[in-house]
Amino acid sequence: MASNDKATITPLRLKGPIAAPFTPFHQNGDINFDVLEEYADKLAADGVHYVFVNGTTGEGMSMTVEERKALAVKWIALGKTRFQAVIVHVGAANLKDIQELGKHAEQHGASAISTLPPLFYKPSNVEGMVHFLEQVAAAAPKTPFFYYHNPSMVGSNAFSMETLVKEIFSSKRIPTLCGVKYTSKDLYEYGRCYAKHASSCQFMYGCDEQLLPGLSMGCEAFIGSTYNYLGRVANRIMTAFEAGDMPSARKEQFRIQALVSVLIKYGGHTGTNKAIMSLVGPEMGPARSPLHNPSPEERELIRKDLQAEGFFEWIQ
Ligand SMILES: CC(=O)N[C@@H]([C@@H](O)[C@H](O)[C@H](O)CO)[C@@H](O)CC(=O)C(=O)O
Repeated sequence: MASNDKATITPLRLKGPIAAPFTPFHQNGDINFDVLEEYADKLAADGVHYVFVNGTTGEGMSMTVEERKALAVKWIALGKTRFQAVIVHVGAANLKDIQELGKHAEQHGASAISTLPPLFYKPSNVEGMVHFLEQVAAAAPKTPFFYYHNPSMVGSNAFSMETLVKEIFSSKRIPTLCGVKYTSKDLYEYGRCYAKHASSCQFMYGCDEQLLPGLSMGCEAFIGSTYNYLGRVANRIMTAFEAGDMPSARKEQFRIQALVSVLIKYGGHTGTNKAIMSLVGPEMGPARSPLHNPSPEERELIRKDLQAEGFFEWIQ
């Protein structure tokens, strides 16, 4: 956990799978808080020791500030006896909301905060981005901070990640900065960043279908949607990789890839992913508009495809 003194803040170093929890909704679109305890118990039982809440998978961008605060408080409370860290994603459409969420997360004892880059108005150069991140981090001055790189959802910046990472880690202008959540398949770029800055930055990897290549490039902690139900598979990949047992590591990685193929076949993204989670339990309900939700008939086809792959055996 973070120290209470800005001058001596302890960087958060994580190891293993970090689930990006779905946000369960009732059919009327309200958050279903009632299933969260069972959900948290399931993650902990699968050896998932960290959560990253209100992110892409959690539909943070589809929720109001008040809903996000309520969820953060609930996950932090659940985490006290189950998780080693609860990271709260605070990225939003405007800086005021981001700062309000960051301050709130710190007040309620989040282990770390994280933000996406600006979603609509983009900084024209790296200085604009660093200034933005400084202001976000300053709202939670006692809490470790992670930059959230996710170009497939947010689009590209006017400068490379290598340039941004060099600027933010070399300049030390953001005292609480301790890492990057790196959700991109570009492992060349990941390697370029890691090679120069791994001693001061934790690069958490966010492409579950490429976890094993990510581990080979140095990642120790990895955040993903599929670790909500494949936490045991992810742990087995890490264990086999560390033991040098590449055939076993590959076998487990291919399972995640088979799962992701089913996810893509039925539309990809969170509506389909929630349907998969609901097969394992607890029920996640629908994703919020505009995301697609599979019909009951599609849900049955998803179940059959997963069964044919052996999914229900791997998750044990
Ligand atoms: C773009 C995206 O949503 N990526 C997912 C992955 O877990 C992704 O679902 C998985 O690799 C399958 O493609 C995570 O990185 C997202 C995440 O951690 C989050 O919810 O913030």
